[in-house]
Amino acid sequence: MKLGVIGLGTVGEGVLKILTLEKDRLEAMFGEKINVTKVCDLEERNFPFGKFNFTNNYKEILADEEINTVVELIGGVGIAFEIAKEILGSGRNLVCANKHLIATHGKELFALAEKNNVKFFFEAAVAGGIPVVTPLKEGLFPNRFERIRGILNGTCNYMLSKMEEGMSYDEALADAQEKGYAEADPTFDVAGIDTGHKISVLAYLAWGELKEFSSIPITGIDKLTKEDIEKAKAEGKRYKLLGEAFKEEGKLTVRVSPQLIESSELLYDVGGVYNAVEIDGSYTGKTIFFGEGAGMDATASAVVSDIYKVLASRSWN
Ligand SMILES: NC(=O)C1=CN([C@@H]2O[C@H](COP(=O)(O)OP(=O)(O)OC[C@H]3O[C@@H](n4cnc5c(N)ncnc54)[C@H](OP(=O)(O)O)[C@@H]3O)[C@@H](O)[C@H]2O)C=CC1
Ligand SMILES: N[C@@H](CC=O)C(=O)O
Repeated sequence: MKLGVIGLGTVGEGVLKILTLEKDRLEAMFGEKINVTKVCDLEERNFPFGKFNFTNNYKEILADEEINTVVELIGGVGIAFEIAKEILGSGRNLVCANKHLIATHGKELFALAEKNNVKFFFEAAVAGGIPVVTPLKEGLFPNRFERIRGILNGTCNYMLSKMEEGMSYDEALADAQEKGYAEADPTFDVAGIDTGHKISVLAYLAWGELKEFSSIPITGIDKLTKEDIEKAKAEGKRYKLLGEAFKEEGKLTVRVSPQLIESSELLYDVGGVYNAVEIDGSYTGKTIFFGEGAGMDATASAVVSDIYKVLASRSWN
């Protein structure tokens, strides 16, 4: 496999790190080499674990016909959308962690991937390191889904935990940014938009319907005050930012809001950067996924798992 990686920030660096450090073990497992042919960012970056063939122009990766699989880790829906269309349209596989892109342009991109018989995988787009996209599509598919609910944003959950410990909102956000959890524009995190993207992607996977994003009611944690959090604590409760999706009488509802969680609930103990996703299936009952929802290593693990899924499916021209 000849791979191009575009975007060498938090997640991109993590992906190159895992591919380098685990190279021998992964190649032995899959019987094939992953050749990181070219990497791209706006500025060249040096990594302690290895050297890579660098370009600061993503078009060089798109134009390189040797590259059969591209990992897009820029984020957003500008250049990332152009890359996605070009890669899938030219019969190459795409791996990304870009929930914004899927929640906005998913339908077009899935159709393009199908038309060109290539793979488009995005395990890391929802809940960072937790495998939940693949289990929802593969392990749980016999179910009719009733409800999905989850803590889906590591930044907000981390901030809420730190604020409960006494940190200010601004300090908690700066801390989350420093740890690489937040989006390039952290408004996406604190205003609940990122959670909206993720629950929308999960709802699409469960019910096949991608909601018009602007129709989703979203409230973030940015309106919660120190007093709200202290009052909840005094009452033995915690605020958690939840994404919810359910279908009632044929109508899909997707929404995001901070909710007060009682100490008897499992989500009460999901603290820091951890996420949790509850999926109610008609045959399984409630299945719960829990793990690190953001950060370099956990997220890169999910991206690398997708690269190997492409490799295992041998889907490239
Ligand atoms: N961080 C996390 O924990 C998680 C992130 N994700 C998703 O992963 C993706 C990447 O996130 P993350 O690594 O955190 O983001 P970063 O902002 O850390 O990295 C993005 C990188 O892309 C670079 N970039 C911007 N424009 C271009 C361009 N035109 N060509 C090449 N490189 C460019 C940026 O450079 P510059 O900084 O100079 O603009 C930056 O180095 C996003 O879709 C995000 O939502 C998903 C799960 C978890
Ligand atoms: N900013 C996001 C990153 C992972 O998706 C988050 O904090 O959850």
